[in-house]
Amino acid sequence: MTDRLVDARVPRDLHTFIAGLPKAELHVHHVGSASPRIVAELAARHPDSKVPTDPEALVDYFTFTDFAHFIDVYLSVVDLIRTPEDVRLLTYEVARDLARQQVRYAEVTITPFSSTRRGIDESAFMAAIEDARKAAEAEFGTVLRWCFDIPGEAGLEAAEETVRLATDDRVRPEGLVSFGLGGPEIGVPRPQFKPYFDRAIAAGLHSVPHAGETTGPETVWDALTHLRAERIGHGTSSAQDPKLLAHLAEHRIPLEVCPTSNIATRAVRTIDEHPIKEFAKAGVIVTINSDDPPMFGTDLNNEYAVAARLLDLDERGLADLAKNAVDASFLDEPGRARIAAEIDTYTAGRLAT
Ligand SMILES: O=C(O)c1cccc(C(=O)CC[C@H]2O[C@@H](n3cnc4c(=O)[nH]cnc43)[C@H](O)[C@@H]2O)c1
Ligand SMILES: [Zn+2]
Repeated sequence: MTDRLVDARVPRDLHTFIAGLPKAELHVHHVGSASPRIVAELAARHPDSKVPTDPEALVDYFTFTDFAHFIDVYLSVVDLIRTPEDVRLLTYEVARDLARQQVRYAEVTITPFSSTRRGIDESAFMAAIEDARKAAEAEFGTVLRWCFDIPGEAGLEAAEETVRLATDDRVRPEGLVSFGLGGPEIGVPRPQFKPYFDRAIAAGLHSVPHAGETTGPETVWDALTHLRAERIGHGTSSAQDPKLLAHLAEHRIPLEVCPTSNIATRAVRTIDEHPIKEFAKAGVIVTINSDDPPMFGTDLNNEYAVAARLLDLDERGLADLAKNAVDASFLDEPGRARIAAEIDTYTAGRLAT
């Protein structure tokens, strides 16, 4: 835990509890998880890039005026990933950062279209992520699974390429469990992606689109109705629609809440105005996630600390929050039971001291 990430309004012993709590991360982007050290290393490998090589300068570079600016910067980091070795390095280091935070299981959102369109061979790309996934499980004990997302703004060509890579048995990676939709929402209606989600779902993948991050609750309804969403990425604007909150609660559709991300992209004005409390009050299943942690100056532990403050949680409340993510994950039942038991044992041990 770096001091920069310690919220002084949360008691230090709660930070310590969170740091050791076994966790699952359900909403974290592959490229968006590149640590300043990895971004600097990739920028040094590819010196024609405009991305700073100095980790200190990255703090300014990762300060966003709005969501569109965030996506511009995000794509400049995507441009640094040019070879299968870059992909392998990034993936392995992302797993190491997750393992350090006691993340036992993570579903990492990958945008394969962005890499294949930049010339990385698709088989080499899949081999690189799979090699890193297996190494991470063996060396760190962190289980990784993949969500392939369509970068919606890149259009139906991107949707077609993404669903092909996700469903063709000759290329789809073993670790793939879900299918998503990311990027800007404004001007990118969700219903147009229905045929691609239908194909992904028919191939056994779970539907987890972003919705209601930068547009209103109607986008969340579209994701539920047309894309058959099983979880919603962000879903922030759901708070504006009581019927939607009731629907999410009744149908047990979890929200992948990423509080600091919403502030960094200016989707929500201040952290105290974040609607997480309204979600919890309405009985919606809340999971806590980090989205693009180094770009937003956060990590998963800090997101749990933010949630503890906003939801007024003690150790048991935090353990329940961690179990929400385990239950909402696409890990098999024995795997979910194992992590849930680990959370219980850890919590009982900490409360007994
Ligand atoms: O790769 C391209 O060439 C390309 C062309 C046009 C548009 C795009 C994108 O819009 C890529 C978006 C990219 O952003 C990722 N991401 C990361 N964090 C978030 C988030 O909080 N909300 C939405 N999207 C996010 C997403 O996974 C895409 O990879 C790309
Ligand atoms: Zn996201």
